[in-house]
Amino acid sequence: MTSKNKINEDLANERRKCNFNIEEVTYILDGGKEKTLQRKKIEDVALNGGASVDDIPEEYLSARERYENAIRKSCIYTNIVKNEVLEITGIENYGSPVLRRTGDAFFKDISPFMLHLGMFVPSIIGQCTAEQQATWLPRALDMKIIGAYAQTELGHGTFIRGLETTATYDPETEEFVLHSPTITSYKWWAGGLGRTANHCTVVAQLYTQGKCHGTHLFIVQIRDLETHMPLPGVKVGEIGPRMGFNTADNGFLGFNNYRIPRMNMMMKNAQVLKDGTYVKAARHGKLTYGTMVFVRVTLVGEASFNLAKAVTIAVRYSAVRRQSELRPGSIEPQILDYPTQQHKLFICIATAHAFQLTASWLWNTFTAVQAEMKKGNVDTLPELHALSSCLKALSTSDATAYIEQCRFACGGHGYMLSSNLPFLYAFVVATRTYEGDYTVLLLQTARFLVKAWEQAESGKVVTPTVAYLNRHFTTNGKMIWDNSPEGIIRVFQSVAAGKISLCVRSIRNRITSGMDHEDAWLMTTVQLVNAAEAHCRSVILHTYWNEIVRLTKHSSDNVKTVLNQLVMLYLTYWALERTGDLLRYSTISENDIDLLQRQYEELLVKIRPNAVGLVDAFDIRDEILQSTLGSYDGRVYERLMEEVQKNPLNKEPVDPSFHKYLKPLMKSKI
Ligand SMILES: CCCCC/C=C\C/C=C\C/C=C\CC/C=C/C(=O)SCCNC(=O)CCNC(=O)[C@H](O)C(C)(C)COP(=O)(O)OP(=O)(O)OC[C@H]1O[C@@H](n2cnc3c(N)ncnc32)[C@H](O)[C@@H]1OP(=O)(O)O
Ligand SMILES: Cc1cc2nc3c(=O)[nH]c(=O)nc-3n(C[C@H](O)[C@H](O)[C@H](O)COP(=O)(O)OP(=O)(O)OC[C@H]3O[C@@H](n4cnc5c(N)ncnc54)[C@H](O)[C@@H]3O)c2cc1C
Repeated sequence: MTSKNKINEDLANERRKCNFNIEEVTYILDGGKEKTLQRKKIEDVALNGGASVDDIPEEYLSARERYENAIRKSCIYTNIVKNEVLEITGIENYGSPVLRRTGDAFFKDISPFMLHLGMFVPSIIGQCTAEQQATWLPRALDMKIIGAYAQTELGHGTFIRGLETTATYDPETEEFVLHSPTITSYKWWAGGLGRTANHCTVVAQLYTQGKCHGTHLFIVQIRDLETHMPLPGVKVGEIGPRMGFNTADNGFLGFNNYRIPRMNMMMKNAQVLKDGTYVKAARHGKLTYGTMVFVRVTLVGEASFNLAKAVTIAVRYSAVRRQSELRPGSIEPQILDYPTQQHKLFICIATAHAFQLTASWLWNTFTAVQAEMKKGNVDTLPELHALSSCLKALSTSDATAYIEQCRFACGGHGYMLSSNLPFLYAFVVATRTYEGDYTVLLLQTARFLVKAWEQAESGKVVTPTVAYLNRHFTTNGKMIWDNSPEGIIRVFQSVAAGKISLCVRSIRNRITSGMDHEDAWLMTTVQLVNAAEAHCRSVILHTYWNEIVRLTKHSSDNVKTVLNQLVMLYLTYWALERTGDLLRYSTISENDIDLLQRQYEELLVKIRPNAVGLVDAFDIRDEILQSTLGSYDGRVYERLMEEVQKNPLNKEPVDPSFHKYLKPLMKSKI
């Protein structure tokens, strides 16, 4: 074995200690053995040519070079996908999470094509008629046209109804005239729009026959396909440096009475006829928001995957890193042996599991709702919107906090870009804002919860995710504390019910004392966000536990044990985090809290020997991790030194600035 492929001895020891079958856990996380094998096959095809094709790491490049390099790699990857991977997966899997995951081997930051695949293509699939899909989809999937999703404007992101771009129908020419009437109406932020896209989905206020019908979606060509020049009437460019997303060429876009054919309005849910007659969406007023719901659903899996990457890096590093001494003269322990380090990291492993299983469950819910909607039934859409909103908000917010915790857990080296942790953080922190800000989305869930509360109060049976509200009206007093998983989940549901109940009371009291409904709601929004968070927490705890029970039914004993330890850690961790709520809404005592704390500390000890095995079970290839600290072989210090060799600043022993500036300064007299 050469030193290049030698496994660090501490890491090798950890793997010898691991007492469960790692592959079995990988299969569970991937959704079955077949899916794991398929993923591995795709990764082999996509990555064995050597994915990270950067001679100089992208962080050393200028903005121009970085963008060009990102385009170069996007094209290499797209060709691999088109020519080799789709033969295995089928074209329908173009946007699958596996391809998204494999793509991370090519980019530390983000591909300028991400929004094409992540939102432009889904908006064609979700918002176009079959005829329109036949026109646009094959060209988009074949990258003959490259698109972006231009919804947000300088003046409005959250409040979609406030968007100012107009699309006015002209029956004479059977065209829409797109216009940006103000500076604040300029599109701002759309990924891939600044330099890459030649088409985009534009969200604009639709006017026809002198009437505004609210926001609708349009497919708009913005650049010439041969020259890539912006078309006359289109003003487009890049918005400038930002925190992360620096290879995504986020752009701005304005229109000056720019004409597009009538058939470029995405007409699955509402139409404008040739004569200008508006045909309203028959089924539900918010179906044009469908692409956002789809992306929110996928973002829960994104949160899980990125957290899995961060904790893989931090746990492997913590097994290799030794620091301090417990007793004078004793060997320095691996930092993973510190309970405080375990406290930082094991919750991240459990959370990645919780989010992965919740993401799969949410995806199944999403596809079931889609199937119902195809039959014309939109009754389950409000629950999906409430669920996808709060799960997107919480998963991205928790993942952000825990990725940062993983970085802290790596001490100074966690700040090195080559650890990949700063990139992961910058990528994930944006997910808390885009596709619906954290607070705004929780308030959407709160609307649903208050309505569900009112239904339960009037004796109606409510939908499964809020069924605990029916129980709330049949039990008296605080929920009896019970330290079993089911008991903890019940208490969390009582906390949610209690908080929603307080919100309803506050709103009613405020209305009674003279406020109108809008002000009463506004004044209660701090509590409403809190209640929606509590509801979502209970959904995650419930789903995680249920899924582990279901998925480990036929597992080997040791796998069952370690996955149970993790889910218990998760439940106990959150019970301890929320002792205030538990004291308020359940009969938990001081003594019960002491027992919970002891249980938590014992779980850390039990999980410790399997920690490296657990992160190995995420099965994230080194090319995808792209981390000096987290590679499978644990050659942390060697990789940090190897990376230093790539630093252009080290190319010459003396920097030209010495002669230009430093030396004159040193020679100058005071
Ligand atoms: C290789 C493969 C690639 C895969 C890639 C994998 C993963 C990532 C993929 C892509 C992501 C990558 C990068 C993404 C970059 C970012 C993109 C963006 O950010 S795009 C812009 C996103 N913008 C937003 O999310 C805006 C947020 N705002 C809103 O959603 C709405 O304005 C808001 C806040 C919901 C309010 O809307 P409004 O029309 O004012 O509604 P009301 O509040 O008045 O509510 C009225 C009723 O409508 C219900 N409602 C609202 N939204 C929905 C919905 N979506 N569905 C169903 N129902 C909805 C609402 O609950 C009210 O109902 P009730 O009256 O209470 O019954
Ligand atoms: C990296 C990145 C990529 C993006 N990519 C795209 C893209 O491809 N396409 C696209 O169209 N957009 C994109 N966006 C825009 C993104 O969707 C919006 O920034 C996001 O939806 C938040 O909207 P906003 O910027 O208007 O925030 P604001 O709504 O102005 O939020 C500012 C503050 O006000 C609060 N607030 C706002 N409204 C309310 C309310 N009703 N109640 C209580 N509090 C409120 C928020 O909680 C927040 O604290 C991207 C953004 C980022 C950061």
